[in-house]
Amino acid sequence: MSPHAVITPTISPVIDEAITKEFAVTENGFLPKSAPSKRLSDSYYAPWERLAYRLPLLIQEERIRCEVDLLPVLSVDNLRSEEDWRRAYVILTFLTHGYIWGGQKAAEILPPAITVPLLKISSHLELPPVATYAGLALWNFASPSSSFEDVESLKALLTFTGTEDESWFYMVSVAMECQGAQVISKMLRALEALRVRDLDSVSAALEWLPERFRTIGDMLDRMHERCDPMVFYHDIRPFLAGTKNMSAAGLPRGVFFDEGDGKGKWTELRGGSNGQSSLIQFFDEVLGVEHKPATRQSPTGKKEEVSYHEEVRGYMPGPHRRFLEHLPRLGSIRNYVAQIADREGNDGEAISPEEARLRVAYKGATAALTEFRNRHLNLVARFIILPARQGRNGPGRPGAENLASASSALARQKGAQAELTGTGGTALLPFLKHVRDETWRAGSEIK
Ligand code: HEM
Repeated sequence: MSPHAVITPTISPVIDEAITKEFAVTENGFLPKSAPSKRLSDSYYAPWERLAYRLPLLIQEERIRCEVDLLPVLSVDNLRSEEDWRRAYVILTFLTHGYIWGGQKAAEILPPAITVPLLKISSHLELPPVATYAGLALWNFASPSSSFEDVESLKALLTFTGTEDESWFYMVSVAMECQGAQVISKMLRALEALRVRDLDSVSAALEWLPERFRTIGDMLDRMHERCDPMVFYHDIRPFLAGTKNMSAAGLPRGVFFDEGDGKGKWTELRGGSNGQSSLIQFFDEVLGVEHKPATRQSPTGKKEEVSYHEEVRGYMPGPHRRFLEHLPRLGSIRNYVAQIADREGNDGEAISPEEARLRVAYKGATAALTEFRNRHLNLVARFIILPARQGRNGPGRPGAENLASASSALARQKGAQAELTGTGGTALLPFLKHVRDETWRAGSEIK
């Protein structure tokens, strides 16, 4: 192929049936087109549904492990639709985390009643066998209408704690994802406009982004309305923890997936995190924000080869991951803007008013995404850093060794210098600031 050939995009600029089929992107963005199933369609799965329904109570009474141990090993042959596969994944990953973290000490061995079907289901959905953002938020909500932007009317189908706080925590993400859907269609059209060099249309789309990022950030700021930081930190977050870098919480080797008949293996995986949202990575991708491995921040001190953002793509549903991987082939707004700046700066060429507008619009959009990340940083301070330093007051499951107790002990030992870790063991604040700064640099490095 000639190096000058224009690459023909294979993604249409409108979100149509073809995109939905290939990439599972719908008019609601990375959310499904209609609200997820509330029950598996075949009553064969009633034993799973019954446990899912009683999960908060079983955890509270520390009976979850013995109930799961009594489950039969069910086949996946009766899952009839994609909705069924997703619902089964949601149930089994909630049971998995309930089982691992629902006792005084973390459980190191997962029984075949979970592992055998879960390994098949996660392979079908191209997800790891662990709670992910897809299972916690994208496929875990009920809505009275077909628009999922109204956070007040959304409700989580499954929770660990049965609290409104936990439901709200997931539902804020659902509403944000739905608000972000418009960004996807608008920016796909902008990439198409770039391909045909319709610069004014690209600029108009970029000029619209700051307002949209603010709206999505406003939703983020509503987290505290119904989700109490102390409840989040001490009661909810421990259940989201993964099994990677979790020695301090009692899992030095991760978890053994016992498949029965002497089969099985030790597995270390990240926990569920909003960091696995494909939407935010879409924003980065479309604005050409690059994330490099943050080597300094590795909790074990080891050099990290893969960036967090690259790694968590493995925690997104396969079609969403492929959608993100496909985007660079549609063209790069950042490269185009950088070339304009180089022509003017290095070669002293005059640039056109359209090009000047595009450059300003691009820098404005990256500044707005930086601001969104600043708002997220504030949220992390309020929901993790402060509660970790304050320690626990009031009810809960005192004494249980989990991510919260391990992190709080660390925070109290080290005081203000503590490097608290995320659900996947990532050192929090340095990492999030590094990501925020990379976002800023995408725009500021362009003269
Ligand atoms: C109480 C609310 C929240 C808290 C405490 C929180 C906490 C965190 C933490 C600790 C990380 C570090 C990485 C990890 O542990 O996986 C992280 C990363 C991240 N979070 Fe959140 N988060 C919250 C809400 C959200 C929401 C609603 C979104 C958007 C859907 C979001 C998007 C992200 C993204 C994209 C990252 C990766 C870093 C980046 O690209 O900026 N977070 N968050």
